[in-house]
Amino acid sequence: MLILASQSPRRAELLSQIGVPFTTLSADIDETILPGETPEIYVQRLAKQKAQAGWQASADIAENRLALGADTVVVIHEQALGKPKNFDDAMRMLQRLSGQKHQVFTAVTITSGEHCESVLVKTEVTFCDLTPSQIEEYWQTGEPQDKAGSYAIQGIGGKFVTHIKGSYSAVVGLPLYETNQLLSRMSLAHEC
Ligand SMILES: Cc1cn([C@H]2C[C@H](O)[C@@H](COP(=O)(O)OP(=O)(O)OP(=O)(O)O)O2)c(=O)[nH]c1=O
Repeated sequence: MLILASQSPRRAELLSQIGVPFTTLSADIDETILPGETPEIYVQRLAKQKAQAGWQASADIAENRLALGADTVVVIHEQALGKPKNFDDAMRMLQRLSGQKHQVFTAVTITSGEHCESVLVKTEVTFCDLTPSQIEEYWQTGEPQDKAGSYAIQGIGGKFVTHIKGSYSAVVGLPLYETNQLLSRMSLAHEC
């Protein structure tokens, strides 16, 4: 039995896409970045905490279970951008991304309680130039609100992306190839 410790509809959709049966449970953890924490360490710590919280919260579902947690951040100039707090925050983020290359880090952890395996996937995304009025119009669509870096490559935000180098599914929130590899190692799916 696999528990997806996530409230992200994108992660559930992506996991369904590779045909792995699972049950969803939301794992609430404190997502505050620690002083001096690098984006790499931060995203991996959160994925692990989500997996562990999901494993602990699902004790009554099945004894023999795996829990999967994931976290995504947008990284520019070695700084992690999470979800925007408000319009001004989104404006600042999207102005920084405008006309630039940035990275998207997604970490995934699967735990069996005793044993845990993790992966960190880094993808490079390039944005076209954005004007403040384009950003404002984009904000009004409601799409940026719950997305790391204030955009969704799989949605309207896809029109701002000129290039991507790496894993598309990792940018959306769950790298499918690497997740399947992790599941294989934990013997739930077939290795590619
Ligand atoms: C960059 C980018 C992020 N995102 C999303 C993926 C994640 O859902 C979200 C980043 O926030 P996360 O904190 O990684 O995840 P979440 O709070 O949505 O879900 P949970 O912690 O319960 O698993 O941004 C997109 O959907 N498209 C994109 O192009």
